Amino acid sequence: MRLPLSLRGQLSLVLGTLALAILALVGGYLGTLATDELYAAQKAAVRATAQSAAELLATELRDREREIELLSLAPHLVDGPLDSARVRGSLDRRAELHGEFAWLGIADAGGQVVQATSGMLVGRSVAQREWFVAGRERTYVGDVHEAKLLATLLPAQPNGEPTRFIDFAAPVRDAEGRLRGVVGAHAHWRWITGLVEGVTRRQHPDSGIDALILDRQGRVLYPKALKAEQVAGAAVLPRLANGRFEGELVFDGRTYLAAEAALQARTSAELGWRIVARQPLDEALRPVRDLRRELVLLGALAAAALTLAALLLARRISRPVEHLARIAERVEAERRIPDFPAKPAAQELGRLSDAMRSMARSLLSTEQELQQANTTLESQVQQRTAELQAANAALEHLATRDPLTGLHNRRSLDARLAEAQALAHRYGRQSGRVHGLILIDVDHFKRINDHFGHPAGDAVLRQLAQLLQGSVRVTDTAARFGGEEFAVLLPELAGAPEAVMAAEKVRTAVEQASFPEVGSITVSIGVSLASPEDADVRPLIDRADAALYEAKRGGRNAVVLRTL
Ligand SMILES: Nc1nc2c(ncn2[C@@H]2O[C@H](COP(=O)(O)OP(=O)(O)OP(=O)(O)O)[C@@H](O)[C@H]2O)c(=O)[nH]1
Repeated sequence: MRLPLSLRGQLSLVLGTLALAILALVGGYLGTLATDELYAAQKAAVRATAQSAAELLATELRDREREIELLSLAPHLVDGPLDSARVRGSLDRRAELHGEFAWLGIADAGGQVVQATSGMLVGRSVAQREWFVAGRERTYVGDVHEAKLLATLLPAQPNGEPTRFIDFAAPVRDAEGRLRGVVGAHAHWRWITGLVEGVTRRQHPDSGIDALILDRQGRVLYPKALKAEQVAGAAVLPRLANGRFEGELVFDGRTYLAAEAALQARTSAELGWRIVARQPLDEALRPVRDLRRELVLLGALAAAALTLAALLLARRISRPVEHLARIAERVEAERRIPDFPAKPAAQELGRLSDAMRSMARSLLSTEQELQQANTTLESQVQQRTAELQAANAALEHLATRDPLTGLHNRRSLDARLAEAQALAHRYGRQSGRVHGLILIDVDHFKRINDHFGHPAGDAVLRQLAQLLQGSVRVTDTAARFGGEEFAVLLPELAGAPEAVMAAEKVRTAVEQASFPEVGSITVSIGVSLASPEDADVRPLIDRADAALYEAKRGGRNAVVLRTL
């Protein structure tokens, strides 16, 4: 049979399990809550990055457009010669001021470059270029394109990529509004990408967040690495009805958290770019992982602390109970009331302690009472037994003794005679021993009665009984046979002479004794020995009686033996 777990063990198990379950539930709940919060926060950060980058690009593009527009309205361009040194000087200053401009120039109304920074392309025709065609009519901002005429004149890109530009253009008109020429500017594409990178780096350093620039058709303009994927036909961004994507995307086999922001046009032309900020999902979820790890660590620490607290609590509860159990064992072993705890750890334990003390007192006092009652009962039983034995003895005496003389009565003699007869019947022949009977009769007793009175006769009979008892062996049975007649059973005789000798001893003792009431008396005695031929005790008695009769007839005061 399995022993039940100790109270301490059970308490520790229950409390420990409870603590762990609560920790797991609370930890799990908090973890889920925090995960959702963090995920939402990362998403918001990515969205904010996209929006910031889009906002910045819109602002910067508008500023550059304004710059070119203001230049086109400069008085020395409106009135003066377009190929003057002054025009060249103002173009160079702007190029120096805005390092993003790779080239600034002015073409005349026919499309021939008349002045430009560093004199580049002067004399060359740009009549077919989009910026010139559009710039004749209005302020213009053009989409990104690879450098054509300037590609060979400008230093190569440090990363080896082809030189790419964003074009700005504005018409130069005279006071009457007639077209004099077109101011054009090529801004480096890396200026745009630098702006976007600046936003991601500035806002989220070390977060893995970067940004993509997509054109109106959703093609990747930046970064270049993704353009290859675009060419392969993979969808970079799902097309959404509201034009705003936010969610998870896979780039090159890696999942990203991505958010899209459209470039809100502030320029005269709508470029239709979209900015997509993205962050690798594992980077985005790193705080979640860190938080979970901390939660697990904290949970483990809290579980350990709670389990320890549960153990201590269980010990605090079980120790007094064990103490009380030991006290109960001492009560049983020592049979006394030991000291109970003076200050119990709890109210219930105090009540238990009081109840146990009172129960122990009650038990011990009941036990003492029982012991006393037992002792009294034992002595009473002993007394009663003694009384009973005395009563039995008295009864036995009454049943077997003659009331006048105290000798065995006739019934007792008959019983002993029968017993001797039975023993003789069984062992007599082998043992060679034999029992005998002598009958004693007072001579002329009637006369004593008549002469001295019946009480005197009784006194004679009593004295005679004492004489008789004193003359025979203790193993002999002296009895009153009836009236003034006595008998003695002599067991284990060697033979008739021994019986006769015993009878003679009695006769002599009586003859020589003095009886105060009557003086001297004599007795006649008949002796007989048992015979194997005797069927019962009767023949033995008859023979003794016949011998007695013979002694009487022979003159009394004599012993006569009668054998078969
Ligand atoms: N005092 C007294 N007398 C008794 C008692 N029992 C018997 N007697 C008397 O004993 C006497 C016996 O007398 P008998 O049998 O005639 O014979 P005896 O006078 O003794 O003469 P023998 O036997 O022939 O010598 C009677 O008188 C009885 O009354 C007794 O218990 N007390």
